[in-house]
Amino acid sequence: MASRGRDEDKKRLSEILSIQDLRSVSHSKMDQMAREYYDGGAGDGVTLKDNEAAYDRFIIRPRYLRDVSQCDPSTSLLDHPLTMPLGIAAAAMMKLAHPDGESAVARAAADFGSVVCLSTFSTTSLEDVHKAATTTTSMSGKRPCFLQLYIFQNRETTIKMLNRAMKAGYDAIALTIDSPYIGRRYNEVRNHFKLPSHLKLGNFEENSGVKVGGENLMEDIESKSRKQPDRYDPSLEWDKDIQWLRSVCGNMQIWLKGILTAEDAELALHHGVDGIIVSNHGGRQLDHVPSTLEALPEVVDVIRGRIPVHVDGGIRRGSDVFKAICLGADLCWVGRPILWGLAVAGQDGVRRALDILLEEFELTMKLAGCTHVKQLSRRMLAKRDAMGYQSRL
Ligand SMILES: Cc1cc2nc3c(=O)[nH]c(=O)nc-3n(C[C@H](O)[C@H](O)[C@H](O)COP(=O)(O)O)c2cc1C
Ligand SMILES: CCCCC(=O)C(=O)O
Repeated sequence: MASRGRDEDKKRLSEILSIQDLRSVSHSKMDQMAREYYDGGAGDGVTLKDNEAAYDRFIIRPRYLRDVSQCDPSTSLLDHPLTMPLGIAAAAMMKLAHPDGESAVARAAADFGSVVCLSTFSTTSLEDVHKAATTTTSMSGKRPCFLQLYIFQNRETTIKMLNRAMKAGYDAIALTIDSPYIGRRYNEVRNHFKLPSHLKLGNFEENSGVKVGGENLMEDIESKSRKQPDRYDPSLEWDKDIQWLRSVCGNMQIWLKGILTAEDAELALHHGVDGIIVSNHGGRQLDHVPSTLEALPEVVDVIRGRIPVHVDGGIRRGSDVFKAICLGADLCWVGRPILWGLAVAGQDGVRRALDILLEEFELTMKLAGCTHVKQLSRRMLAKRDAMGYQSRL
């Protein structure tokens, strides 16, 4: 029976041709609470929509007669090979989409040759995910593994988690800086979002005081014992806290996730972080901030290649990856497309999402006259505006 189910899934997956197809099919696989938590954004969803729409404002300037019979879409991250410049963004509570949750995503990423950033709020322990993410049947050598971090008011909670991550072998942590509080998400309030009782957070002990669910997620990173509240720490600052983090991270690299301005990029460099991710949390935090594709160039211009710059938000096609790399990103992370794939068919669905993005990226490279990721540059794009398009960026 189980194998018939998997065959049917495979047939259904082969009929899914795009990430938009995957998104539509995923909707029938999740209940309203999970679907709206995954797909939704903060406020009126202006930034959520703009993340995707920004990709349509950039046009590709293809070059022809350049022998594209061989094309290499690969790159590397922390000295590990990647099949293409694509990673899987941190997303909380993946077992809401499928019982195999984070482990299925990590296995698909390892087999494909991608990298996973595990959420602090995973429904699988960071040890199990590291094992799944670094055990691969098809890519040689060790795989890279990131852990997304929220710092709690009770620093012991964070230190315990970091010690576990170091012991498990994580390469880097990505500190999310755009969430001193959780954004205002109407769907979570209306649906009384709550982690169902059969699921558990994988990185906290029962008595840690950390839990999720209730009227608003913001209220609910809360203590079971009111005497010992344990929420995100909204008092984080550049000077004291990046240094503190360095002192408790051992050899793990420190990346910042959520940079949107040249000013903060400059501060990140000044504080010696190892890399940055241009992100607006998929439009789930402050509404009306810039789309990430449009924030990317000012960050790239300040960093000038001194540390890697990654980007996430709104990436739904291989041509979107192409455009972000042209604008100076070293790597793109995708969030929701992976969750849609997971909801549709577990590990195979995630693999389908990754394969679609790879096929589209490689074809875009070839049709635009590129055979290597290093050839992608701003000269290959133009920006559309109300008057037509600007041919030079
Ligand atoms: C359901 C969901 C849960 C998320 N959970 C986290 C999280 O726990 N930590 C975090 O830093 N970002 C989280 N994010 C944001 C993603 O890491 C990423 O920034 C965003 O999803 C990228 O946009 P995309 O979904 O349009 O690709 C989450 C995103 C979604 C959709
Ligand atoms: C309580 C988990 C918050 C996860 C998160 O960052 C998100 O939903 O965007």
